Amino acid sequence: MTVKVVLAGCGNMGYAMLAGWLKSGRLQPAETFVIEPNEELRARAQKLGSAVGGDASDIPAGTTPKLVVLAVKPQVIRDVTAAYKNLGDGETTFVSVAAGTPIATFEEILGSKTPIIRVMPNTPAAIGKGMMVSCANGNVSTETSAFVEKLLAASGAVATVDDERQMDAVTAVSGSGPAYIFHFIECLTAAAEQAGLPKETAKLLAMQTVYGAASLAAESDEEPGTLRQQVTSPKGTTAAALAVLMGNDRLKTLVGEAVEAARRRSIELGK
Ligand SMILES: NC(=O)c1ccc[n+]([C@@H]2O[C@H](COP(=O)([O-])OP(=O)(O)OC[C@H]3O[C@@H](n4cnc5c(N)ncnc54)[C@H](OP(=O)(O)O)[C@@H]3O)[C@@H](O)[C@H]2O)c1
Ligand code: PRO
Repeated sequence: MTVKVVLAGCGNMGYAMLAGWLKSGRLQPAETFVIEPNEELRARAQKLGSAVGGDASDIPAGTTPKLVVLAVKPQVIRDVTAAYKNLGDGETTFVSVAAGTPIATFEEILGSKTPIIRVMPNTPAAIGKGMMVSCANGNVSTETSAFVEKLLAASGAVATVDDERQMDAVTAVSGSGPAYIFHFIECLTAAAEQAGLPKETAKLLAMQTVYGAASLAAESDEEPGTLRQQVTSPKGTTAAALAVLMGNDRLKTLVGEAVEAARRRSIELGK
């Protein structure tokens, strides 16, 4: 079977996507080749049935994959991309999940005719519940675009943006967002313990509440604000808590500042 997808970097994000592609059957293991310098992570990818190598030179000579997916840190993305220069300006489409790094950087390294798609995934992709947002240059064919969309859909919901500058906001909201929610679970667990609940009960209540509320918001026809009001009895317990969170737009301001900090950092990483 010919190699369709080369995945460069099989850490947190690369592995989450690879696992989703193979589990969904949209790619066969023999169609994938993983490049990962870390031996343990390489073995983990091999367990899924992928061929593996420590660097780009391990890819069999003459291989022209449909996609090269770059899932390495933004700090090394330029050097890693340069190792695939021989596939630039050709049939291969490059997909980068690196935060910040603009399409122009890849065009500069690989050639201006290279098809390039930036994708911002998030880690819930590991269980098929990710948010995958893409932005492509004009060299990507309709056929490849459909192929990539199908692959991304194995990892969760898919959206596109036409204005690449919006990818910094996307990164700050859905890319980094799971960490904000995990931290909220940590905070709610700590508050539950402080309020007298045993550790395990505190964790269960915090986690199930976030899971249940997010599921309800996703499945309901009602706006989140309406769902909030349905929990809030007049002069009841929720109203007392929301006065703390919503008074002076406290939480809204804090979340706004956090997202803006992430957006600015994404812009910096692209320089
Ligand atoms: N984690 C997330 O939630 C998330 C979400 C959206 C986007 N992203 C983006 O995804 C990218 C990867 O992030 P991550 O969290 O998955 O990082 P990670 O866990 O550190 O994975 C990156 C992997 O790439 C390896 N690597 C280094 N040089 C390589 C090379 N020349 N060829 C192939 N692999 C190489 C690294 O090995 P060494 O550690 O040995 O260097 C590491 O195992 C980043 O650009 C990030 O912005 C991440
Ligand atoms: N993780 C990457 C970062 O923290 C990009 C989005 C999520 O930079």
